[in-house]
Amino acid sequence: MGNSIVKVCNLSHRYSVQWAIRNINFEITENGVVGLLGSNGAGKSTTMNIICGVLNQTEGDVFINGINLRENPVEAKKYIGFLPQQPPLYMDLTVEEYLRHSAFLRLMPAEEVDVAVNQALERCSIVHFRERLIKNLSGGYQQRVGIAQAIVHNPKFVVLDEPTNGLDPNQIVDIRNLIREIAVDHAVLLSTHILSEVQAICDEIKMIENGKLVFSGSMEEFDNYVAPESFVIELGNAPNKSVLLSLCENEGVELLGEGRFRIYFKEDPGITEKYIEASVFNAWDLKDLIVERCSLDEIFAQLSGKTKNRK
Ligand SMILES: Nc1ncnc2c1ncn2[C@@H]1O[C@H](COP(=O)(O)OP(=O)(O)OP(=O)(O)O)[C@@H](O)[C@H]1O
Repeated sequence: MGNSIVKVCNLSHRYSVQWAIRNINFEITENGVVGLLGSNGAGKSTTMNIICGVLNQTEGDVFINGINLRENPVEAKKYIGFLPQQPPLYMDLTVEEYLRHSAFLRLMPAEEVDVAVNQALERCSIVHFRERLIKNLSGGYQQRVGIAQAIVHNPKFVVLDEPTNGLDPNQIVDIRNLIREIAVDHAVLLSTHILSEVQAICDEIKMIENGKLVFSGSMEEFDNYVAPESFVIELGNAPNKSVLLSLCENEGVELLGEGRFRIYFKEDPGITEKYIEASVFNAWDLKDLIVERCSLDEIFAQLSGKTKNRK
């Protein structure tokens, strides 16, 4: 595991009487993409706004590169790049003017601005648009300019709030590729509602529900969060359903079509091997066996407490 760039300790916030987030703790390391998931009103924006220094928390601490954000916000914010849901673009500026202005707002030393702006233009593949007014760019390129302003000061930590919202499928692919490139040497925190996006670009997941952190782990751990409870087997020379049911402590066998069965089971790591062995031993002519995993939507629903059980 790499060094920690962001450390969130016992973070709680209430807007009036009700707590929006409560006792959130996590760390983000120096590169890769962390997806921040949660239903509407779960507390994602509250958490992101606090981490970016836009909102002051009621309780707890946030450290950016070891600096306490509340005690030393100007210094800590030098390490943060933020693309809010609505990119803060000045439509009547050219791309270059806008990026220079962004570098100035980030308190970059004047002698470093030229190089920084050129690097951001190159990284986001918008060099050829440097003199174009932002209002004359397509939505996908405006989004690239939004990302360029978030990285122009080369921050260690980049926060992107729904960066592919409203883009067409080709632009979405381009922006996802760009995010992956940025994540090679930056820590990226990405908020999105699109689970396929999480699967496509995130290395880690943090999920907030009702103001609490309900999941924190790798994409693979998220994928395996719910153990499989069924598999489908196809046999060319299938025995009677009751024979399949008697093989082990199954929950049930469902006939799906000729020679195709869905077998439900409770935790049993060796169950598929038992069926493969029995197929060979009894010459059942095994054609296919597929373990049925939960979809990301189902895992999301379980973690957000919308379903207690998939069956
Ligand atoms: N300015 C505010 N004043 C009062 N309550 C607020 C304010 N902003 C958010 N809340 C409440 O705090 C809770 C968390 O909201 P938040 O916007 O952080 O959720 P979210 O996960 O970002 O939701 P969404 O995905 O819909 O943007 C919700 O109950 C919301 O109604």
